[in-house]
Amino acid sequence: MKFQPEASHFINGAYVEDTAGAVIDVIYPATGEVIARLHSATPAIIDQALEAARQAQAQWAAMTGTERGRILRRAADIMRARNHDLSVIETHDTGKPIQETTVADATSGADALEYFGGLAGSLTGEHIPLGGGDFAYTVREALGVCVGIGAWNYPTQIACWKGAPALACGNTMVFKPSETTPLSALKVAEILIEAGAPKGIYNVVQGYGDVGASLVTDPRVAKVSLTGSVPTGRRVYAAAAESIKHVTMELGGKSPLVVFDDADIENAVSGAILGNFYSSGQVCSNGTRVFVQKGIKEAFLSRLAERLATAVIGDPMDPATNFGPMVSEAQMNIVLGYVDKGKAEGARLVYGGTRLDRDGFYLLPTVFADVTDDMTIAREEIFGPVMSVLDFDTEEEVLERANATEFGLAAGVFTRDITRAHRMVAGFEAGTCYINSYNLAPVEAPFGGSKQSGVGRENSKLAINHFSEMKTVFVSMNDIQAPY
Ligand SMILES: NC(=O)c1ccc[n+]([C@@H]2O[C@H](COP(=O)([O-])OP(=O)(O)OC[C@H]3O[C@@H](n4cnc5c(N)ncnc54)[C@H](O)[C@@H]3O)[C@@H](O)[C@H]2O)c1
Ligand SMILES: O=CCc1c[nH]cn1
Repeated sequence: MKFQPEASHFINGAYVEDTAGAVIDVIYPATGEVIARLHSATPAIIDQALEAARQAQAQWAAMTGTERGRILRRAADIMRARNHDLSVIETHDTGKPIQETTVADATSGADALEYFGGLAGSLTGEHIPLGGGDFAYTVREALGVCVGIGAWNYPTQIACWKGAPALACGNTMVFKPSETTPLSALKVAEILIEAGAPKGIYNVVQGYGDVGASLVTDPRVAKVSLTGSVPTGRRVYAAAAESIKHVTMELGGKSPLVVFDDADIENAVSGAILGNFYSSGQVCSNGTRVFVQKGIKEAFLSRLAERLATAVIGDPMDPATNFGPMVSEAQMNIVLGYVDKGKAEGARLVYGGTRLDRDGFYLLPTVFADVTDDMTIAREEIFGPVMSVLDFDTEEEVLERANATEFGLAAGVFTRDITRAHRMVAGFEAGTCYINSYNLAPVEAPFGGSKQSGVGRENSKLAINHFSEMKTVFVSMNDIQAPY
């Protein structure tokens, strides 16, 4: 098989296999063909990975931040040099067009390695004068062994968004990719070793939810960072709480994108396309509830339909393709179920709504209009190319409706009135907001959700706080007083 890795797991600097683990078939979503066969981690493999991470941690943390950073930055350079090959793997793992994976996956992973590699040398504490010459100082310390658990939509990005800040702080990691997209994290682990990383600092084990669950409850683990759905987040958060582990939760969303009638329609349509159909709609922060002010609703819908008709849907390896298949047959069927619900509950199908008559898991980009807040397609995360367009009259009304959800990952507004734009983002109950843009996630800015969409932030200097803790040291320079 063309994409068969040397073995399923990468532990202590080398590929490791244990065929006793359940089979994981890797399926190319564009054809349905099996391109690799891996095995889920057995308890022995899980133990081996955690032990490798535990043993490597003290030595890794004892290196200077500058030394750790140099390795991460070298890994970033290797990743960039191999971008094409890594993008080909990512496209076969996920089905995302090569046009996308070339610019948004390994490149985004390399950005994280470079950014956190750059920060590693300046992760310091502070000096706190206490009067009379006494003082305290703080030391930023690693947490220990961190577990990363990934979703399938951005496998390389997730492996690096978790790994890079964890390693920069002196932690080690055991990363479990999604069982749907297990290939690229192995390449991240290989590249780190090639860049000079000590063995055992970044280990990859494959597996289904049960493997993730074993990692989360292991006493050797200090922190769990999950990217996944809200139901999985609830389970992982609760399991981690048993032993008061640190957590980062990057979970699902049902984000609002509000288009006022003074917006530049072309830009607003572009934002709605990026926020609903990039990666065939499989992006956590997607603005899938598009609230359009009544005055421009028909103009918006007709321009949107015109532009969707120009999408190039097809072979993800063709550089011209800009809309690929769904990641799996199961995900495609979930999305088709929501399309049926949308129709049954009275939404107006404006575009798409069907599977393509070809091999692979292809759906058309789909737009529903006249969607109301109570419809299932307006309430639940679909995680596919289905946009719901809802009408609104006033700013106050739309803000209240935009926030009427348990999710709080992202929110966006398109308007030429900049004071209104800032009022709207001040009112949005969401961790990541966009004004006249949508779905940017550069490494320099914090990314993450409010409410049930998550806990903590990835990227930016803030991620450092989630992978380290402060030790406070009080120093007396004087004789001390005691009551007796
Ligand atoms: N907020 C973000 O940054 C972000 C980014 C990407 C995807 N997502 C979300 O991810 C979801 C789609 O991904 P998915 O279908 O892979 O999600 P999922 O929740 O089904 O699985 C995520 C990961 O958790 C593992 N897992 C499942 N049960 C577990 C358990 N009990 N203990 C430990 N691990 C367990 C899975 O094996 C997988 O690796 C969507 O909801 C999407 O919004 C969020
Ligand atoms: O899928 C969620 C993370 C993300 C958003 N934009 C790019 N990656």
